Amino acid sequence: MTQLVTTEEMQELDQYTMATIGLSEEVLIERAALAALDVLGAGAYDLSNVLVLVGLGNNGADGIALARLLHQLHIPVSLQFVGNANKAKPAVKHQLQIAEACGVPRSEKSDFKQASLIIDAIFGTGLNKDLPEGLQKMVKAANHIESTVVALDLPTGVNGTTGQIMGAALKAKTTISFGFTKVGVTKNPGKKSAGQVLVKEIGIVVPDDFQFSINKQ
Ligand SMILES: NC(=O)C1=CN([C@@H]2O[C@H](COP(=O)(O)OP(=O)(O)OC[C@H]3O[C@@H](n4cnc5c(N)ncnc54)[C@H](O)[C@@H]3O)[C@@H](O)[C@H]2O)[C@H](O)CC1
Ligand SMILES: [K+]
Repeated sequence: MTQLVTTEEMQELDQYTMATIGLSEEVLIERAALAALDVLGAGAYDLSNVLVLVGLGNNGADGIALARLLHQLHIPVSLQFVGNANKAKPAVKHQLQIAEACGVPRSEKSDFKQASLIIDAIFGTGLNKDLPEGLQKMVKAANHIESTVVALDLPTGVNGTTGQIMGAALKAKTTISFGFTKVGVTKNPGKKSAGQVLVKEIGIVVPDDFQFSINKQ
């Protein structure tokens, strides 16, 4: 039986876990990155040249932490910011400092064709409007060359609650959902962009009196 959540519910559980239970944001980011590493390490992906695309929010923080873990395992990986890194959230800047201290290679404008695998850590549950024009173009170009994409938490461009495409959506082979599957990847058109959806436990705590709006499937 699978419990599905809306993005609002996921954010509520995220906040409860951090503010009430006391698990820090950093711990959740690290556990999300380790959970993603676990999936990538299972042998189904070509890790010969991994490109991690990161956004400015905590989805990006998960991606930067994952890039660091891959680098420390001597897997060829590079990190490309999508958006102005100076505007990134503190948690993202902190992960970037750690990644730079560990020597994780950065790329400015990567050739997606050269990547054996693209990690989508641009947007997750925080997506709240259509993707910026420039990003929509990049997403459509990446979809056109059929790169293998693994999405962290949600495929960028998919609304995690409605399943609607917010301008454009990166087509993933696999989506790794942290905590719970977001209902948006079970509804078309979002479902088509998600590929195989895996759920990974990262320590999210659900209050006893929490009322999920979606019954277990
Ligand atoms: N669920 C969990 O247990 C955990 C979730 N984590 C990861 O955090 C993201 C959610 O992070 P958040 O910072 O809230 O949002 P995003 O990273 O998805 O978005 C970044 C940021 O971008 C802004 N934004 C939204 N829409 C647009 C747009 N169309 N154009 C430009 N900018 C936009 C908005 O300000 C967002 O804040 C979740 O998915 C997980 O990957 C934790 O790291 C681990 C635990
Ligand atoms: K993502």
